[in-house]
Amino acid sequence: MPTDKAKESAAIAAVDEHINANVHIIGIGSGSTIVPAVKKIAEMVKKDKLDLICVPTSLQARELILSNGLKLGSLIEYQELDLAIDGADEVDEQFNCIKGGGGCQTQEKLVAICAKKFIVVADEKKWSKNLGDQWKKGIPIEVLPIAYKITKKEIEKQLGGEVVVREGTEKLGPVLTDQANFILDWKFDSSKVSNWSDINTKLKLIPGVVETGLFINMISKAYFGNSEGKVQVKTNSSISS
Ligand SMILES: O=C(CO)[C@H](O)[C@H](O)COP(=O)(O)O
Repeated sequence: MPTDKAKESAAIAAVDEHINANVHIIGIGSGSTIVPAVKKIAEMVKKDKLDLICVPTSLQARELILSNGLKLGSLIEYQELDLAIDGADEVDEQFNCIKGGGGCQTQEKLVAICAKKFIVVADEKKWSKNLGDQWKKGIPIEVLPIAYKITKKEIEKQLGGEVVVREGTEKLGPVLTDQANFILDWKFDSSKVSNWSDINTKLKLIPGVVETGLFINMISKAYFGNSEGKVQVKTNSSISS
């Protein structure tokens, strides 16, 4: 599949550049693009005998670390990571990012905030001028189950648009996150947003919100692959590497 090739090329380029003997504790993201990244990390660890501990952002990431024979750590043991590598649903020209398409944004943000460098890998369709140009499924927001109706109403009242409770496909009812919370997807006219940080702050102040899928200017470097295997690297000059 062309998209698989695009994701794989981005993942391998990022791992090649960032994994070396000076890196000891890393965060491992969630999704499909992280899969070839972890495979490549495991090859390098074996070949170069690297001493590396991997901190997961989800149960999927945990299983990926273990099935590739890598050493597992956690945020309870490690709060300072050399880097974190993760996928994204969309990244804009200001290096703001939407995550949580797979429902893991809370742990992903915790890992990202602990990392000296937050590296994103994706196919080229995820790069856009303004968030929402490409990703039409809404901003993922993790909420406490007890609050989901109140939080949904409050987001719509304060910020407009429509909030949808994310439902399972193989199970009836809301999707549960790794923290056993619910996810709301907030759809609204994002074309008028000029300050995503402000939107994120407003969302976070609404009772019941655990975490949002808006990652504001956290990315140090982003790798976007295309179907021919070419990779574009975008460096965020506002974050020193
Ligand atoms: O944020 C995420 C999960 O919550 C993923 O990193 C994001 O959805 C990208 O996934 P993929 O690599 O499959 O495109």
